[in-house]
Amino acid sequence: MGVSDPTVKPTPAVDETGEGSSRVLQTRGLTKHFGGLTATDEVDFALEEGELRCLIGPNGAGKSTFINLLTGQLEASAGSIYYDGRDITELSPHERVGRGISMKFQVPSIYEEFTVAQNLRIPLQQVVDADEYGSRTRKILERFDLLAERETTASDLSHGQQQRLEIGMAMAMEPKLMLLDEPVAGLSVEETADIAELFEEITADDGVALIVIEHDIDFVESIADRVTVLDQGSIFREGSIEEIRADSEVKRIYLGDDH
Ligand SMILES: Nc1ncnc2c1ncn2[C@@H]1O[C@H](COP(=O)(O)OP(=O)(O)OP(=O)(O)O)[C@@H](O)[C@H]1O
Repeated sequence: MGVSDPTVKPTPAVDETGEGSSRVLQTRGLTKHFGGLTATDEVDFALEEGELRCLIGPNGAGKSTFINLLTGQLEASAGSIYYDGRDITELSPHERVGRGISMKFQVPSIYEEFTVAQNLRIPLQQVVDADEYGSRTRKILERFDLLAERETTASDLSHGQQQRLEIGMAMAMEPKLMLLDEPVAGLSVEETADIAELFEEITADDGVALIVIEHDIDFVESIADRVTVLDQGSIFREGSIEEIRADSEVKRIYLGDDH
């Protein structure tokens, strides 16, 4: 019974994200095959409440595949995903969103022709009654520094404001875990610093755990509690940014001479 057989599920592990645990997410033996290619290879990954973890690794390391397994966009070939006290491996993407896993994609998912307030209404409709839209919208606008842009059409916002709106939309769902794919790509230095500050607030004040796929190692250094390095679908290293930066093997596979 080879471990590479995609039809074989490993022995179910004990859920370590249940009541009394500070762990929000735990994967066990999480595996994804695309035909003969193993994009995610028996990954055991754990995340604490309110933790900010950066996921780095060379192109094709399996970062996006891993995130898509967590959101349910991809179905696991083997292994389990435990989140907030239950096994969510078989849940649909929609059910996972309902349980507080939200995703911010690299490609903006705001509606450019809608106003800021109209955009916020889209996620709010899914979680609160209509009579609460006004107060909840205002709270999010204040929090994400978009109050003056309430009636602005999203296409007229700066890139940084659009990023904040998107994160605000994700936060409207009251997530416990937010997944972000290169959130500062294309942003200015000031906008990047704003986002880093927002992440700090979201994790520290709201206790939301973040997994951020990031190529910019300096940005990683400015935000991450811990870093996971993926390579060829497996966890290659895990540690503080200082440990990861000092690791010659990580340098060899990923960071290269220009970092
Ligand atoms: N839908 C798919 N069908 C077949 N192969 C896929 C699919 N999605 C990803 N792969 C392959 O799986 C491997 C991991 O890809 P993935 O996109 O997860 O890597 P990544 O670390 O996110 O890379 P990048 O940094 O370039 O975005 C790659 O070899 C890729 O070609």
